[in-house]
Amino acid sequence: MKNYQIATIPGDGIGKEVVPAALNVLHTIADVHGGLSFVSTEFPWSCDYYAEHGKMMPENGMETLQSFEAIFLGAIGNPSIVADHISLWDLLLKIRRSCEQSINIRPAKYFKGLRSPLTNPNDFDLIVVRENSEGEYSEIGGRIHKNENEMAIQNAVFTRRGCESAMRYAFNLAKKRNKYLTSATKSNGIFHTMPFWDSIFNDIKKDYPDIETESSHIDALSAFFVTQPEKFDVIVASNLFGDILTDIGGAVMGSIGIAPAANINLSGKYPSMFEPVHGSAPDIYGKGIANPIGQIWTAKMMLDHFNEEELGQKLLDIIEEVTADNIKTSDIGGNSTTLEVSNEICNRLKAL
Ligand SMILES: NC(=O)c1ccc[n+]([C@@H]2O[C@H](COP(=O)([O-])OP(=O)(O)OC[C@H]3O[C@@H](n4cnc5c(N)ncnc54)[C@H](O)[C@@H]3O)[C@@H](O)[C@H]2O)c1
Ligand SMILES: O=C(O)C[C@@H](O)C(=O)O
Ligand SMILES: [K+]
Ligand SMILES: [Mn+2]
Repeated sequence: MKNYQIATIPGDGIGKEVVPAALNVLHTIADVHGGLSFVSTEFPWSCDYYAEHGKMMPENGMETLQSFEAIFLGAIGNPSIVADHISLWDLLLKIRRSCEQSINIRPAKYFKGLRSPLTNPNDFDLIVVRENSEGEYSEIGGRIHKNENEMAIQNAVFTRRGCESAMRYAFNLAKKRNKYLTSATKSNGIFHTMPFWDSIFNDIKKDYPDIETESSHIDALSAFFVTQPEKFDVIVASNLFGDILTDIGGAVMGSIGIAPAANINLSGKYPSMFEPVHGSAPDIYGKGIANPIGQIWTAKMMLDHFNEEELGQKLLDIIEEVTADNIKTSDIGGNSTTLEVSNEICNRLKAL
């Protein structure tokens, strides 16, 4: 019997609705499998925790997390209590960085039963590899002066090591897929970092002669995500570009409530973290109508991480069937609740 120790952080807003729904699915999978179990330890770290304790997590929070095999997180953010840049930097980004989760893998694909906003959704199946620990996300800079002289400076940080690591991961992934890798750039407008990114990409691609490559400016690339998502296989992008592209990926599938993600620690020294692309959705929180598929598909990525790929694939097939049978939440054109969707997925798993 394999017991996986999971640190669970539901976080804020709909994170508190979709995480329990996805945990039910995980426990059901474990029962169906028979040879594994998930022991989930829950941490209430969130904006509510901040309201009580004046911080997003306790001082020893990062130490606590390090004893787990994976972190399962919902969403962080409640701007009515804590400014978004504080809640994100003091919890989500802190975990990503302290646990050296240097890449964020975010797939998007055509899904049966989804009402894609594309007039001709075709079959698309792509994965964005987002650099996850540096880039445009930095605390370096500041704000000075007052009134009309007020100014803000924000420095981006691109290291050869960070760029290369994300790019090599993307090349290796493309090798196992359709051997086509797109690099998201903006080396026309961004004077230093993006030409640097391009030069590293051009150096590295020599090591992967069997992979067809393309560098595409992020503005045009974003448009192609909408007009021709089927042309992509793997896309490697900086932190911010990857963030934006993956909301578009969710949107062209039919809802950002579906899009999953995995924050991977490549060395295995620290736990990886599994959390969907979407945020805490304060506009729908409390109604029980949040789409749980993003969180459940994220659980599938955690199963893959534990080398339980066969079960993960079965889960994804069931999610697609349930969606095709119109048991779905309102963001994708249905009228089921969060729990109706996750319960149906559990029932079909039990029937396997
Ligand atoms: N990884 C994260 O934890 C994360 C990601 C994005 C945003 N945030 C935070 O979340 C808060 C809200 O941010 P936002 O509004 O820009 O983005 P959001 O992703 O929370 O919501 C954007 C829109 O998508 C909808 N949506 C999102 N997830 C959904 C789901 N599962 N089912 C149905 N509809 C869904 C929302 O209702 C909203 O209309 C902010 O505090 C932000 O900082 C956190
Ligand atoms: O900016 C971030 O990384 C937070 C959130 O938008 C995400 O995509 O995880
Ligand atoms: K999230
Ligand atoms: Mn995002």
